[in-house]
Amino acid sequence: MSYESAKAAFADWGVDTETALRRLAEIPISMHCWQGDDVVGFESKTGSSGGGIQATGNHPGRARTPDELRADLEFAYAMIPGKHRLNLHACYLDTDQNPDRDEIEFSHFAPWVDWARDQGLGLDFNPTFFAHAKADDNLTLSHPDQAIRDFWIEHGKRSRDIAAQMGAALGTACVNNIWVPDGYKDTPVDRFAPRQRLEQSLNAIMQTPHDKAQLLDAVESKLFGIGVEACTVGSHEFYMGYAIRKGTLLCLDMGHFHPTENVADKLSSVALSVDEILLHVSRPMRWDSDHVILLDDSILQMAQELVSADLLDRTHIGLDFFDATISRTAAWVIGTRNMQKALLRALLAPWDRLKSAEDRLDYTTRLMVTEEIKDLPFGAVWAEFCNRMDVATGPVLLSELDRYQAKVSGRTS
Ligand SMILES: C[C@H](O)[C@H](O)[C@@H](O)C(=O)CO
Ligand SMILES: [Mn+2]
Repeated sequence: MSYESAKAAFADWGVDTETALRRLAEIPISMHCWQGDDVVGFESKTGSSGGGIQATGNHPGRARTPDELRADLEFAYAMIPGKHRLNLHACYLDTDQNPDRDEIEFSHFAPWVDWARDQGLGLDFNPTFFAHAKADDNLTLSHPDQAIRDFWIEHGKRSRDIAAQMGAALGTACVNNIWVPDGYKDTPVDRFAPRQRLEQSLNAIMQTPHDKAQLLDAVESKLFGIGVEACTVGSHEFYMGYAIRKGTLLCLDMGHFHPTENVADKLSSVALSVDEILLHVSRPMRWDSDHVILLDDSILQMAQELVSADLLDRTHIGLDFFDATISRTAAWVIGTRNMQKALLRALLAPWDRLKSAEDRLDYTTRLMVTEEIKDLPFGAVWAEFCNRMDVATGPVLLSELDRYQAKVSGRTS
């Protein structure tokens, strides 16, 4: 179907496709660096990954250096319509030096900032509280040993400072997201003390005020990970309370709740208590497995909530999946485009009509409309978006992805 016919079909429902396309073009997605190399990073380290975040698979082509990762990212961004962001972890530093986590500085990330400026990308950042000998107990900011806590507090402070400098250098606020793997494999007898210690460590890290135009602090909860099945110190309740009291962003990772929970349903509640939200859009398969996101109900509902509750301007959309059984560049492209497709579908819904039916308690009309509009030609509008942004679709996209994968598959670890 032509775009003009699709436009007319949506207009019949009172929906303007041009408005939707303009809005979609303004939504940046923060693409996570760690899909490109299976969360390995570029430092020499001795610790285990911790908290259940290991990637599985050995598909050829893993980026082994910052240059390879940047080349892969450039290819992926070229296959994704619009201008986006890169979410960098502290263990992805680019330097000949070998600083420990409590020694990192902005200069160790300067090549990333120069590259981001050249590419027109914003940067987001994350301190790395895992994959280090001092995290091998699965305790970092809540460790009972003050010396271990101090080490990680210093890492947190430095990461925050680096993030603020990234935001200042690029003229777009850098979201600095804190996730720690802290927890217990078996049932602890004291859950209160570690949570008090985590709170105190976070307070120490966030002591210095920063301009929100440069730095936005976020905290990320989790239900459990492999090795911390009995108790995660930074639980949802812990961080929800912390974010409300301290005025930070709350990060909702779709893999960090019980599989039967609807994370989209949380947005409107959380939005009543915190100013801004960070999303880690992911696909948990029975647990926090971080599968590449599909255009499935969970993602569609997330996008619907963002649009229907008018939360796009105060939600930072980040991705968090890593699959090493498929082409890593294709994983980025497929997942990011699926997030955009979900947003486009949400932007193309007749919200006024749906909300007015609901307010009249006319649930029959609400159901009829939600089901009828599923037949509308979304594909033609998406194709038009990609066309205007000069980005491939369909078989051409497939051959581009294959061509790039063939180019990198000779990399040996
Ligand atoms: C690598 C990320 O920081 C990590 O995936 C974190 O965001 C998380 O979700 C841990 O389960
Ligand atoms: Mn996450």
